[in-house]
This record gives sequence, C-alpha cells and structure tokens, in this order.
Amino acid sequence: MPSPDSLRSAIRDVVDFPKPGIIFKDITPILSDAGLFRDSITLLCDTAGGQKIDKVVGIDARGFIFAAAVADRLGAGFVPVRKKGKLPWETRQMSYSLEYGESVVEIHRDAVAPGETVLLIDDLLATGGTAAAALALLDQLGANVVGVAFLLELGFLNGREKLGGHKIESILVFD
Ligand SMILES: O=P(O)(O)OC[C@H]1O[C@H](OP(=O)(O)OP(=O)(O)O)[C@H](O)[C@@H]1O
Ligand SMILES: Nc1ncnc2[nH]cnc12
Repeated sequence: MPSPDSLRSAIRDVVDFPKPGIIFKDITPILSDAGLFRDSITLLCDTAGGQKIDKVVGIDARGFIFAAAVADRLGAGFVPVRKKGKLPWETRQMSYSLEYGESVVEIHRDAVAPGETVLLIDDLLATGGTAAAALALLDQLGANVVGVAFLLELGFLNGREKLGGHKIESILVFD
C-alpha cells in the first residue's frame, strides 16, 4: 500500500486564498504527478475495505476528480453531488455553510436507489458542512452509506462532528 507521506509533502499551502485568514490546501501538485495521483486513488479505494460498492458519490468539483477514478477502480457507478443549478433532471437540494462561504448542493432524485451501497468521497474535510449536506441528500434517497472518505482533513475544524455515526476515513490529517 502506498505511503501517504509523499502525498503530504506535495500539498501546497496558499495563504489568504480565497479570503484573508484562510490557508488553502492546494492539491493540484498531486493531480499532476502520475504516481501521486495513482497512489491517492489506491488509498481512497482501500477505505472501502473490500465491500461491494454500488455507487461512489463525489462532491462538486474537486471531489469529482477522485470519486470518478475510485468508481472506475472499484467497478462502481459514479454519482455527482453538484452545486445548485448544474444538474438537468429533478433534484433534491440542501443548503450548507463551509469554511469560506455558503452554498446549495443538489443530487438527482433517482441517482441512488434505496438500499444501494454508497462510498461518499471528497478531496477535503474542513468544517464538514459540505459533506453533511451530501449525507443528508443521500439519506433522503435511502442510500446505504457504508463509508465516507477524504484525501485531506483539517482536523482542527472538527468537521467530523457534523457527520453523525458514519465511518469516516481521511488519508491525511492536518492538525
Ligand atoms: O468541510 P467544508 O467546510 O464544507 O469544506 C470542504 C469543501 O470545500 C471545498 O469545496 P468548494 O466548495 O471550495 O468547491 P470546489 O471543489 O469547487 O473548489 C472542498 O472541495 C470541500 O467540498
Ligand atoms: N482550507 C481549505 N483548503 C482547501 N480547500 C478547502 N475547502 C474548505 N476549506 C479549504
């Protein structure tokens, strides 16, 4: 199994982006390196623990990059949770707040069938608002969420506390 250490050292801290006071974790150096990107997908796939996953759900937009690759690797379908106004079919909506603003996410109302096993993936857990909104949508659809996985977690923001009793795994935690 790859070591997360090389992923950690590739991440760039960008100060005061997108707002003063925020230290933004830039993951693009992982994406642009073939080996690091592959390792990040391997580590995220491992969080499924060999369970059969029907749908990997990814969150707009950085979450899509990882979730789609994980879905392909696990032989699962991919489902997008998108920012408001981007999905063409009938949706369920949820508003939320995040580290630097507020937003609304949507999912197609038939994207996951009741009882289907779901792995929810996003690039980063900060305050937990985004993932909590995605989990609320999946709950409305009757999904069986068997895992929630992040590449990065900003542990000092205690986002996990918003994610109820779910099994949460982060590849890298920043304290
Ligand atoms: O835990 P939270 O405080 O909710 O923050 C985490 C969310 O913030 C970022 O998304 P962003 O909305 O910036 O969108 P992007 O992926 O399109 O850059 C990140 O990709 C997570 O989805
Ligand atoms: N500090 C941060 N860096 C990168 N993405 C984020 N999403 C929310 N907070 C973030």
